[in-house]
Amino acid sequence: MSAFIEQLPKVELHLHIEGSLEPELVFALARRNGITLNYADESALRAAYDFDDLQSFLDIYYAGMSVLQTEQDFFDMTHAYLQRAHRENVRHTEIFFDPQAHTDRGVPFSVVITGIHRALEQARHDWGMSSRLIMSFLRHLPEASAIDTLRQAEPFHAWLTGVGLDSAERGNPPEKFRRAYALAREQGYRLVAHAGEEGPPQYIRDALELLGVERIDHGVAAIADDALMAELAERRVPLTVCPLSNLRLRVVNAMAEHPMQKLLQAGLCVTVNSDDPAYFGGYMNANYQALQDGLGMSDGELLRLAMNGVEACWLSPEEKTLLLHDIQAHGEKFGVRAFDG
Ligand SMILES: Nc1ncnc2[nH]cnc12
Ligand SMILES: [Zn+2]
Repeated sequence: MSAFIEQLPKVELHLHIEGSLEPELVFALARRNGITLNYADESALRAAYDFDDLQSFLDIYYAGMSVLQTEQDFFDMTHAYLQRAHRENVRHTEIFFDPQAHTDRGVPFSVVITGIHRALEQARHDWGMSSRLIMSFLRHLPEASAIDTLRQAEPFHAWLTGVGLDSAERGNPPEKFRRAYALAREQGYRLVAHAGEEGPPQYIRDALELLGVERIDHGVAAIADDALMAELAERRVPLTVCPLSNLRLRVVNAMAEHPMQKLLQAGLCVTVNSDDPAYFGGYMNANYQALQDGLGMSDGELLRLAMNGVEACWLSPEEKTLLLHDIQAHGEKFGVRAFDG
């Protein structure tokens, strides 16, 4: 692992906290909660992480999170991710959780969010690590369920910054969630959505125009649409790209074919993120390293990707200035200038 990448101050903007659940913790929580799993041990579970596409991942992802039952379980999962991120010099993180995947199993919204929130506060206190929390609607479920989730979130509004949209993209276009997003906007939430992961470039346009999102999660399908690329570059719409996720879910056939470098060089505000690191073979450093190894991206390009993370995040302007300063100082220490077109 390159020292430049390890020491680079990083921002993570696309992380599903349930996707940080490592097999060891799945088994520990199963034991604690008296649950029998369909896998003999941790290595048998890890061996099942061989995906053909998004749906084959989602099936295992939703099964894995069934071990999460108590507030302490949600705390332990979130704490484990934050500890790992802190070790990798992630300074700020904006994390998703999937409330419907838990409330549909009978785990109350309050249990889920209280455990996650407590871990975020502890990381802020212990390590000065800042964070935002985004609740994500499952797009394979009806819009009415998303609207009901918004209602359940009302008592916890102060702990939530934004809403997102994830799960099976194809066949569940942004327009299905127009009303839910309009309500979320009225309630003061910031808006993002997964679009253009497996779905077409039109879903990226629709997420922007019909839902009014300010960031696109993934968005790599834009590479096939020159007019959309020009618009995203012109408006500096951030894309939270997840290289190892795209490789493991076969959005790309090889890292050498990943569009990240082309998107950056076309002037888009692309950022590096880990999506579901326990399932896709790596956290933030591994994603940066994969871009360097697979695409030959320079340290200057990686520096710009980290700066884009700051531009795209939801910290205050003052906090952003401080973090950008740290990233620039890191570049100077290594004699690296940020890629600039
Ligand atoms: N990469 C991804 N795409 C869609 N939904 C998800 N839920 C967790 N990870 C996801
Ligand atoms: Zn995602």
